[in-house]
Amino acid sequence: MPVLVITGTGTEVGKTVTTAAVAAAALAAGRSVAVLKAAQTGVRADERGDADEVARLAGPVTAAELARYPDPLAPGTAARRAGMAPVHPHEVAEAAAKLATEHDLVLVEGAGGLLVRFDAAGGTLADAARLLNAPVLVVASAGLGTLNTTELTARELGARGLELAGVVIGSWPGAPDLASRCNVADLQEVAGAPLLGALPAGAGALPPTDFRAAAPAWLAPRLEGTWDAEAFRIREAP
Ligand SMILES: Nc1ncnc2c1ncn2[C@@H]1O[C@H](COP(=O)(O)OP(=O)(O)OP(=O)(O)O)[C@@H](O)[C@H]1O
Ligand SMILES: C[C@H](N)[C@H](N)CCCCCC(=O)O
Ligand SMILES: [Mg+2]
Repeated sequence: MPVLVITGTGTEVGKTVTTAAVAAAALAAGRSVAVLKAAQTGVRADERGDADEVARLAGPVTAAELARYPDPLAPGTAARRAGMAPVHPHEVAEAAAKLATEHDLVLVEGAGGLLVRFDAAGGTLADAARLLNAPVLVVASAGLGTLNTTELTARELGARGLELAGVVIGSWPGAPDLASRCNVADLQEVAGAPLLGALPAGAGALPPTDFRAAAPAWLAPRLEGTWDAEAFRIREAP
């Protein structure tokens, strides 16, 4: 199934801009793309959610989100506080699988990091990835502190038998410090997976046409300017 699950080492690490970059690269290569935000928290009904933000930056994708809760919290907590139904992992998997019958690529963005809870039973994005048997892309921050959270995430994926497609640095500073420069090598070492790209800081603020033009190169060298599902371990539809 041509599904890629996009998680991060935490919240605010650049998952949404990375999802948009992957979508833009795939669109540029002529693929149809759907983006599924499993559960959106901290956004009002009249505000743009992450899936809408991906569409704004990347271009014509199908943007879907399964639920929206007002509190800027983990989805399970936000659902409980709002007295609303939570999103269960099987619902994420079913929605992604349906989108996969209609698109060449489906990108599923979680909320926060891998083990953030979606429901009272403790269901997570990792459970949805398991149900989908989909590879997982981990978005990491660039600087000091990222090695620990990246390795923890990679180990949890491994313990669950999930495939870690690789790591993308969500926001690469204009003047990278020593830790960031060392992390280019060390992130791959601790993740046991390739560094698939780095998005420049401020990428999300670029005009969409500039974002789309530049996105494939940010995912270099694996993409070499062209969308390559294999580099992301995506099993394309037969
Ligand atoms: N390369 C980048 N360019 C511009 N903004 C970035 C970049 N990387 C991260 N950001 C900023 O980080 C935030 C988005 O990060 P991300 O999508 O990972 O987390 P989130 O949306 O806050 O959390 P979640 O998706 O878990 O709800 C935004 O505030 C965005 O402006
Ligand atoms: C509100 C925020 N932007 C995300 N939607 C939710 C992040 C939940 C993180 C929970 C945690 O790990 O402590
Ligand atoms: Mg996001």
